[in-house]
Amino acid sequence: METEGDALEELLKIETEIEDVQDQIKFLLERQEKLHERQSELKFLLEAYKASGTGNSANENASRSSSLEDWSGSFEWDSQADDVRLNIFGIPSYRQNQKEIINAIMSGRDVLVIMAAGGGKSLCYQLPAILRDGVALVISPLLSLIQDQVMGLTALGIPAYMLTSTTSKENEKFIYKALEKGEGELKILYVTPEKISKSKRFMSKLEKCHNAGRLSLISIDEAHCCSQWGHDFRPDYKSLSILKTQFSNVPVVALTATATQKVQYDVMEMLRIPKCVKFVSTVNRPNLFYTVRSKSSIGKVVVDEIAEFIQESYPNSESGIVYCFSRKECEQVAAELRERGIAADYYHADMDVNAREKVHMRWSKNKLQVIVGTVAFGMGINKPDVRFVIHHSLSKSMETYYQESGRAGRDGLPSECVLFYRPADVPRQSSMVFYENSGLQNLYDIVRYCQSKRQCRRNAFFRHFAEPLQDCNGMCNNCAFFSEVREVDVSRHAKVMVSLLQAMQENDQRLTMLQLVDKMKNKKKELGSDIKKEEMEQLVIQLILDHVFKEEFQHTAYATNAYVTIGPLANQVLQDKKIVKLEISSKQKNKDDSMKSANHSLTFSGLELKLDELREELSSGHGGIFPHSVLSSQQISTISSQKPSSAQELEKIIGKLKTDKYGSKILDEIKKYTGSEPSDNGNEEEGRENRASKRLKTKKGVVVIESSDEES
Ligand SMILES: Nc1ncnc2c1ncn2[C@@H]1O[C@H](COP(=O)(O)OP(=O)(O)OP(=O)(O)O)[C@@H](O)[C@H]1O
Ligand SMILES: [Mg+2]
Repeated sequence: METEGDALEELLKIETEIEDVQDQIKFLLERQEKLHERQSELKFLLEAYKASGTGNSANENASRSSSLEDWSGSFEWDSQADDVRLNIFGIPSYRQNQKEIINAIMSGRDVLVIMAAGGGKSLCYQLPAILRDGVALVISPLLSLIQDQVMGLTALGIPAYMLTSTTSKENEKFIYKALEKGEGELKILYVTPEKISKSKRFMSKLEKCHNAGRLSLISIDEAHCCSQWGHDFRPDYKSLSILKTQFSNVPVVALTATATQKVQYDVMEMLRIPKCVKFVSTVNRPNLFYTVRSKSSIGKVVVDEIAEFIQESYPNSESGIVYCFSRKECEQVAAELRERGIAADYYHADMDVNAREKVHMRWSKNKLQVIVGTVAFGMGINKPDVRFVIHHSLSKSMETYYQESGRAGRDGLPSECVLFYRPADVPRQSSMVFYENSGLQNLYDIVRYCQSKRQCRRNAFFRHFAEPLQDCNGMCNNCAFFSEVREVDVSRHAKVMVSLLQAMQENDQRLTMLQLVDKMKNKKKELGSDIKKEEMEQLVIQLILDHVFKEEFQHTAYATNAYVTIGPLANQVLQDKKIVKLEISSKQKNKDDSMKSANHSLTFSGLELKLDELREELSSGHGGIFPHSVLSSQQISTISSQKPSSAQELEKIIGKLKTDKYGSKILDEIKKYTGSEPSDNGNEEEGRENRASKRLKTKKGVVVIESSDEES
């Protein structure tokens, strides 16, 4: 006969089992959703393969136009476009897709451009803006971005203006007159989306401009801001749908660096450009070297390593960014870097706008080497020669990391992205993102990236953005170095850990990750072989990624705590149905530093240094424009390797406009340098890229940096 006690016991058991089943269902549903997402991405990818008819050439597919029209052929404006490109912009050749995009816009088509950060999207609309009659309207989300662009264009002698809260009455009058009556010279007008959504006056002037046939094109920069699914939704972008409705015959160009399929469709729908020609370039940034370094638990050691890295690799004050998790950490790290002799300052959302702008400006003008920022230091960073982006702790998703690290090397020259990872940073992030839609899933994706000591880091991006894999060319620490990684079976440790956590939970006790690792210390005897504390932390995270554990969160008055609890697949470990493996480096990580053994970026030397100084001097002499607006790093590199001796030769590199403006000083500098140069030092004077590739011969002997995307 069953007693009441028996029944109660069985009921409890069943209830626990139901909970367990529910957990498993939840996990399986989440998994199903992810698989569906990946399934549709892969289907899309296969269609793209089919459409291009080439089978499996990754490069061709990674750079595709949705239309069968040929935009790379000859057009009537070719020679005029080439002239403006070289002689005004000082750009010797087009990069991938630029020519085609320009041709599509010039043909009057609506265009959607997906091109990686620094790919050269601005030229795609600025050049047609100059070639077409009338005024081009550019919508851009941030004042600072607009200011940078207008300043750069003005330095090139292009009549560009902005209509924002900072515009003087005088300029406003000029702009309105130009729109309404076609008086005065105005080719490119920048506004923020609020102007379209909120200013009736502006819209009526624009209409007059259009009615007189003087609105040449509409460009919408950072177009992902249209979509709620994008990473930076701006409600004012919604109102931009009015533009195509009102000015249906004016070509609309939407540009962004990243957009998933979903976001692309959203943008096309919002902007009412369903028949646009779509140009999708690869997300690959072949000039970026990706590294994940294990992070010490001692704060000072981490800053020491960052400082050492910066001082050893970038002795000429080359620009960089250090991203930190919190505002407080930002201030602290900036102060500690300063103590170590690095010109660093912080940037976060708690500062007032002026203070932030001041820091940003000092950095843009190379008066400050490093900005230590939170995520608030984001869109709007236009500096092309950022040589390194260091993450003091991990980002919240692969997408965010791609964006943030992608601020390095926008000029196409070799640059480095270093992420300092330690498992204990995971709960800090997870307690911030767990309430966001897919927040934990997104975080765990980047945690997988960090935990992996074998997989190509670049491939992780291709997978994430559903793009065919491309060769890494040894440009990540996992591909470049033979690190001695052992895959160790830690199933026994996992089992002990699961039992321990289960026992605690049965006693209604909760454990954080660090508490759990601490408790494992007492189990040393039981385990026999020992694994280190850091590896134990790594194991907890691995078990969370494998759904053996899961994270749960509890709010207190001061913070949100993340606890580790039993997950849906815990029983599999207990029943020996799941093998748990851990990748363990056999070398001491701190000493193994890949970065000390080879430099993956480059620094100026010889004549380059002289030209770098000259551009600083010229920039302050020309109304305080940015040094990179005088000469880009790439131009400095080419000039140093070719050493032009006449204005004609220099013109071929930097175009007529810059030669007229700065040519004589540049040529003087070259003369001075070559005069003082010992005759056998030709080797030192190879172009930066040559030296870079040489330096980039890493332990596996793999070399890098393709410039194949440059069409000559
Ligand atoms: N064909 C080219 N050859 C050499 N340099 C180029 C070329 N096209 C553009 N650039 C340079 O590349 C840098 C980045 O260009 P741009 O600002 O247009 O990038 P972007 O695609 O808009 O990037 P982001 O998404 O970060 O805004 C600029 O310094 C620009 O002058
Ligand atoms: Mg841009």
